[in-house]
Amino acid sequence: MEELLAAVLVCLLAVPILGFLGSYTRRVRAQLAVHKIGDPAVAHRALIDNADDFSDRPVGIFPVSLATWRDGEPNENVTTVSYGRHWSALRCNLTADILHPTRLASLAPLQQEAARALVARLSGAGAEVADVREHITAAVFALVAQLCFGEDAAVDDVRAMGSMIRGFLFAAGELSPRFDGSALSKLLNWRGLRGITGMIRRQGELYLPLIEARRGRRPRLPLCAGGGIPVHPYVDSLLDLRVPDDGEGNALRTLRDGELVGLVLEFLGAGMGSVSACLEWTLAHLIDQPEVQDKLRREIIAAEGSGQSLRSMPYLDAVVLESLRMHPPVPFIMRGAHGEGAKAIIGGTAAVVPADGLRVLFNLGDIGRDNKTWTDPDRFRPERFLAGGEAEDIGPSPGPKEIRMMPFGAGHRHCPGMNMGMLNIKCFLAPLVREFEWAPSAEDCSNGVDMTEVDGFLKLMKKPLSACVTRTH
Ligand code: HEM
Repeated sequence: MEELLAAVLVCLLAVPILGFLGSYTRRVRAQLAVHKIGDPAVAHRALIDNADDFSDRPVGIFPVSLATWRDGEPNENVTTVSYGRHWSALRCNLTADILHPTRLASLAPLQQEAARALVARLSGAGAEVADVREHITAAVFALVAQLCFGEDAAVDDVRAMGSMIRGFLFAAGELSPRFDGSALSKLLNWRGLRGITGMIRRQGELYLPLIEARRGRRPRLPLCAGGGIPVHPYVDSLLDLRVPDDGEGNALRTLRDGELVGLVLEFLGAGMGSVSACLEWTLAHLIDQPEVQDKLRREIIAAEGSGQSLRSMPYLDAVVLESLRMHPPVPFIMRGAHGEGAKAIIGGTAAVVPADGLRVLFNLGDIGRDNKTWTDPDRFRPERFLAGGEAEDIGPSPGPKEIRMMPFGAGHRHCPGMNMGMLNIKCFLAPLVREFEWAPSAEDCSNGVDMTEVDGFLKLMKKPLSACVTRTH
């Protein structure tokens, strides 16, 4: 009799407990669910028409931001920080000086020097270059490190930082798809998270002495003042920056060491990774289509002969845009969506929207190859961006009326480094094509260049590009 009563009691208790657990799991699942958008029209409704609702980032999913927590303090950077006053302070600091469009012309001597070093490096590498990516990333990183630290970074430090950031981007890219920020995924991925935390700590050990060197430097000279508007290394602006204190009121404070490290890491990683990825993809297509390569070389030689700058080479622009359309270096962007408008667009089912918004993932590769908006989307055809082509009015960022490609994102959180990124790509690509003939490596001669993509933090060539490189003169 007692056993029967106990069984009945257990059943009576189990029903509400199981019911509660079931609804709790459904609620957490709905909150953690990722809503995927690959349709350009839906992306436009979200990011342009409802920009305010889609301007947050769901912080929990960034293993990187989790790993940068120190002593209970989140060490935010521009990418991870929630939309608001703190974000605005960090972003304005970046765009007011080093990334400001009026400053870009002043950077030309540094860019030309970095491109010359890459040409010299490739000239000494022999006819068959086994890993083009390796050479490109080293050269791009040297430039970006200079923009960040000024002349204080020694060559060995730059090399060490470059290889560490490559390792970091790879590890973060590996972990990100498996990581949803839940307690379970933290547990399952503790080893990967620990690895990333260690990498950030080691990077801090490299960056902080360089940051300190800039702090102590008086006067802090600009990077390049000759002729154009003086530009200061990014670190100088961070040392002078005041951000809102997290408490009430309008109090401001300087950045903590952990924040400085996170912001420097973001600048170096964003500046190197995407530009290098785009250069590698572009060279792969130029090897695959020698007629496009020849046409581009003719334009570069003619423009330079007549003293025109990189800004007036329409075919160079078209080649870079076509590469970015097909292989956006950042394959996905994540946004946290709030508000009824956002729910209506993504069809969200969560009753309670998490503080950092419902998770929405925009697939930039799908958007650039949408066959409703592009003819022959899988063909590399830069001519589509020339006058009279189907995309003659399309640039790197979407206009207000429609989205056809968005390699730099869209809306309030679009990439602030777009102008510098485009310029850096072109200032390396033009001399690489002018100085060298690019042909398939012996191995690719029979099979063609392998264009298989792999999506991690960046969209990279699965098989790093190798090439046969000969001087044109
Ligand atoms: C080819 C070069 C580049 C590409 C393709 C690229 C792409 C992107 C994309 C897709 C986003 C997300 C935008 C969104 O959510 O709508 C982004 C954000 C960002 N990028 Fe870039 N980027 C490039 C170069 C750079 C450079 C040179 C810098 C700075 C040195 C930079 C700094 C940033 C920052 C700070 C963010 C976060 C913006 C925010 O959340 O407010 N990027 N980038």
